[in-house]
Amino acid sequence: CCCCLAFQPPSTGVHKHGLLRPSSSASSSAAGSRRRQTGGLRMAISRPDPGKIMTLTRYMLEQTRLYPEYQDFESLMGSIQLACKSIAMLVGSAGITGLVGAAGAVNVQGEDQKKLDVLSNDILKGALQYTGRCGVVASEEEPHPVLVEEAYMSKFVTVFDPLDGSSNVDAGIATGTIFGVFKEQEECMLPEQLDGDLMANQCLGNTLQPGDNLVAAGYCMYSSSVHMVITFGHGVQGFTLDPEIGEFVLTHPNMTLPRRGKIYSMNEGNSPDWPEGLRQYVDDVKQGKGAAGHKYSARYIGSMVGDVHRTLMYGGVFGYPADKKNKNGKLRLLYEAAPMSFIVEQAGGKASTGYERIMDLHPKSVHDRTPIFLGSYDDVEEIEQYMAKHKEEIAPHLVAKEEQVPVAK
Ligand SMILES: O=P(O)(O)OC[C@H]1O[C@](O)(COP(=O)(O)O)[C@@H](O)[C@@H]1O
Repeated sequence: CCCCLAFQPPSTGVHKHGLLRPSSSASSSAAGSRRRQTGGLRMAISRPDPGKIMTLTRYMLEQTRLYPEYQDFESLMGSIQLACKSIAMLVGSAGITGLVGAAGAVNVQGEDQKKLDVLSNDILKGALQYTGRCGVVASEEEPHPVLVEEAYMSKFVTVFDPLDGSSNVDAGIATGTIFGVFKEQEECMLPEQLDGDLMANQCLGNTLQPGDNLVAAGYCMYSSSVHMVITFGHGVQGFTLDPEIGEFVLTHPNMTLPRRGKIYSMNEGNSPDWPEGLRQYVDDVKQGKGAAGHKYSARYIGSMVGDVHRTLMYGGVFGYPADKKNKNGKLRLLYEAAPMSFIVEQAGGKASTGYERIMDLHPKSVHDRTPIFLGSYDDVEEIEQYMAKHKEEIAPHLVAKEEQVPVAK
């Protein structure tokens, strides 16, 4: 490359960007000003050999050779990545194309829908319908699960949050798409106390499955770079969208979480309403009085995808607890908490309500909410220990369950 002092051809198909090398040549004067900006270092940018890079499409082909059951995922992932590329383009140019702001409608959660919420939802629905493999889709932006007519070989139920963190999108802050894939079940896994409507429709009821039934999950983060992180139950792979070739390239193979981190990520503005145990945990780790013995720093973007991605990369814990205001927390079990918990567990981390494993929870309705803490295993475990000391305060239903005594209404 014209400015590169050295070129390192990728051997594994995984590309390492940005060799740094001090420059001593005459051009340093021109670089001089850059020197001031870059501290005298010249950045070498080397592009991968297109014949050798591992794109998401190639990765799916290769996985299908290794695991024949992946065959069905290929078209699904093909459509999901196309949808995410389209959404990335729309989000990235929203300020220019006038796609910022509200759509003038309210979704089933009572939230004002952004134009990009509605568009992303339509793009994903359209893309999944195209696969012919997806019989039912459920979305944050749809009141009920949607039956997909064109599913001639329907095998899957796909649940998604088309544009998570959309309250941040107009400010250009990280947002993302979260998705989870379940196999269609012969028998509806509906808890008997559901109302007649849903009971009447077996296949729609197929949507209400516990996280443990997920066969695939992922998110696509729209930020300074676009990242797609996925799992099929064999570890976690991270891809970066290369805008030059329009392909997701494998840049973070086999992502794993450290046992402990140095970051906690929660909306501390809600801390007055938090359970005592959690307040104590945050106070202690801030001062380095937690089990790790080192001080933790706070980071909070306010977009689950952004906060979870950083947690996956650097370790630590992200959480949205239940509190006196939000008895069940804010985040939705089916298309936010469960898919993210599958990814985190596959990366060696832990995901919990503070008392129970997220992946064990059976949703009773599509938009059920749940408290959630996820991230480095020992950090989440430590929060559970702090919360256990004050279980009666926030989770009387759990105490009751253990003591088999009815909860006073
Ligand atoms: O502003 P708060 O209360 O901290 O909530 C932030 C959380 O809400 C969300 O924005 C909810 O997601 P949606 O934008 O998909 O409704 C999460 O991404 C984020 O973690």
